Amino acid sequence: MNIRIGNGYDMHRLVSDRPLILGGTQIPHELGLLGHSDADVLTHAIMDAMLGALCLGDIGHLFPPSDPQWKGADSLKLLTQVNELIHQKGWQIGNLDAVVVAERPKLKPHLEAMRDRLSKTLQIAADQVSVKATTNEKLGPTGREEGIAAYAVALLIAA
Ligand SMILES: Nc1ccn([C@@H]2O[C@H](COP(=O)(O)O)[C@@H](O)[C@H]2O)c(=O)n1
Ligand SMILES: C[C@@]1(CO)OP(=O)(O)OP(=O)(O)OC[C@H]1O
Repeated sequence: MNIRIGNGYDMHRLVSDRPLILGGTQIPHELGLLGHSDADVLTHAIMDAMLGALCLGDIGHLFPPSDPQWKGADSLKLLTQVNELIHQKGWQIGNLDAVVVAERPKLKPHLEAMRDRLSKTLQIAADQVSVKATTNEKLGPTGREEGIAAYAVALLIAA
């Protein structure tokens, strides 16, 4: 078998006095995401999709929240490590597709910047990384703006 698929999901709580970072891009907003790292929920979902495709567990397993080493970590640096791991195992990314669930702020003006940062970090073309946004129509924790969630799918190809 020379292709593998994985999916990833993450959600973080919105709080005041934290920056909002999605796909390695700081988005102007009065609230930011709480987490042990920079809480970049989009990048976390993408990493979990890549790891899931190879049955390598999840990011909490690789970068435990109990380890002070990862406090305030730049999630793009963690993504670089996950990318190196899949390369070591003999795989490369075919494509990624992700969706961020956020009632606010409007993410459309920032989606291209996120794709650019993610694809550069992964050393793949921008058209291998799709990032979309949707509201939750004011329903549930994302709809009440208590948090932001992200889902991702990764297709890996044997290198
Ligand atoms: N935080 C968000 C959420 C959505 N968008 C864009 O708005 C459009 C409509 O969203 P629905 O929730 O009604 O599906 C869609 O094109 C999203 O890209 C956004 O920019 N920021
Ligand atoms: C990224 C890590 C790093 O410790 O911490 P958090 O920022 O809390 O994010 P989470 O999505 O809970 O994943 C666990 C951790 O790997």
